[in-house]
Amino acid sequence: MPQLPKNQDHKEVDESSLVFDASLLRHQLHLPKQFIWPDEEKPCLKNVPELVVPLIDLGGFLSGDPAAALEAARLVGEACQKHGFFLVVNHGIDSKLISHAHSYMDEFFELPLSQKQRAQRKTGEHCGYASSFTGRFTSKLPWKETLSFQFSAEKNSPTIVKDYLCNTMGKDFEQFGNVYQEYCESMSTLSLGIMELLEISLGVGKAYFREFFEENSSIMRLNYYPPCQKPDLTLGTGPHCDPTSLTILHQDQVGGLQVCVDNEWHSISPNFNAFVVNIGDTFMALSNGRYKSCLHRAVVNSKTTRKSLAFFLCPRSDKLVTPPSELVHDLSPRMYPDFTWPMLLEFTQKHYRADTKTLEAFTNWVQQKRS
Ligand SMILES: C=C1C[C@]23C[C@H]1CC[C@H]2[C@]1(C)CCC[C@@](C)(C(=O)O)[C@H]1[C@@H]3C(=O)O
Ligand SMILES: O=C(O)CCC(=O)C(=O)O
Ligand SMILES: [Fe+2]
Repeated sequence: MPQLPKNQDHKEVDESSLVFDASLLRHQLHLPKQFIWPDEEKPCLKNVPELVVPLIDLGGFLSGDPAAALEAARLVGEACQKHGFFLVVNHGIDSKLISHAHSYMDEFFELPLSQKQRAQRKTGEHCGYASSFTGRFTSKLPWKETLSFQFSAEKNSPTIVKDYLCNTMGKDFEQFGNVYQEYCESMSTLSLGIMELLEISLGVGKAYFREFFEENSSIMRLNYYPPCQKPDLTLGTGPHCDPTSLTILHQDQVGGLQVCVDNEWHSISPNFNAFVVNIGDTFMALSNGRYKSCLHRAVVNSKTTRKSLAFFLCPRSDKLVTPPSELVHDLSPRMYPDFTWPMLLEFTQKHYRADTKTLEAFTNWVQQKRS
């Protein structure tokens, strides 16, 4: 077994050893020590500058206007060179669907813990319900509950989201399942449109990225951040780059997403009509390092619950992550080894807590295994 990088808090401890019930946790005067982050990672909650991110209007592009496609691709490329985050509006997704997704999320996370635990994430798996990742990490616990499930764009899995939710949570989750099945389908369609813009901006032809993700096998994650009595001591989601390919995130009106640009944390203000989009590690490898996966985190507050819906685009499991020939030449040699997404996913679920150096640690791990 190759020597793993030091990522000491990623231990699969006995699942039953520690369970935090968020509904009780928020009333304790002191935070359990596992939730207190090291000083150098604690959030500063005052005067965080706002990140000026272009609102990219997809209306023209989605209706087939070539000039609008070029302009949108230019703005996407500019953002991806700078910090890897951009906002899209006029994305074509029904605001009622987004509102339904948010309200069903409230319903789920307000259930008693025992009911949520029907979907309890199992050791080493990425789907299911997790509360503060207890039983998974032993320190720097995130102040959040999550529900994650698989989406597949393959023709043979038309109801994978609805089936998972009904099978796990019971028949009364049929409507919940329908809403998220439709939400994920719209996320997948939007992702493919954004892949076209990334192709144009990188000068990659033959719909290379669009085809690569046509039959994607992606992850939908619901992030639920209860209010915290000491929000300056903990984090909702720790500093990390998404190991996935592209993230399309919808945040509620509370605010808390922060992006690290020029070594300083910047906030991304909520905008119900916009999706926040960012490049992940897998796309950074696909682009041979041309576009950067970006460091971000989520802070919590003492007043109100915050929610975010994150769709993580991932390629089908048999796709080899290797950059198109246009992006590999003498002046830009290969930066990362070929790999498949399941290899990187397993690395983050069983061996290494995704942080700011996941792809570097993964590259070393793969090269050790292959040597
Ligand atoms: C493949 C994934 C692992 C995580 C969920 C998706 C994409 C983002 C990853 C994550 C959010 C990065 C920060 C650490 C993490 C443990 C978390 O806080 O949730 C990561 C997710 C995970 O491993 O469950
Ligand atoms: O909740 C947020 O705003 C960010 C969450 C996030 O970065 C993630 O789930 O990967
Ligand atoms: Fe993230």
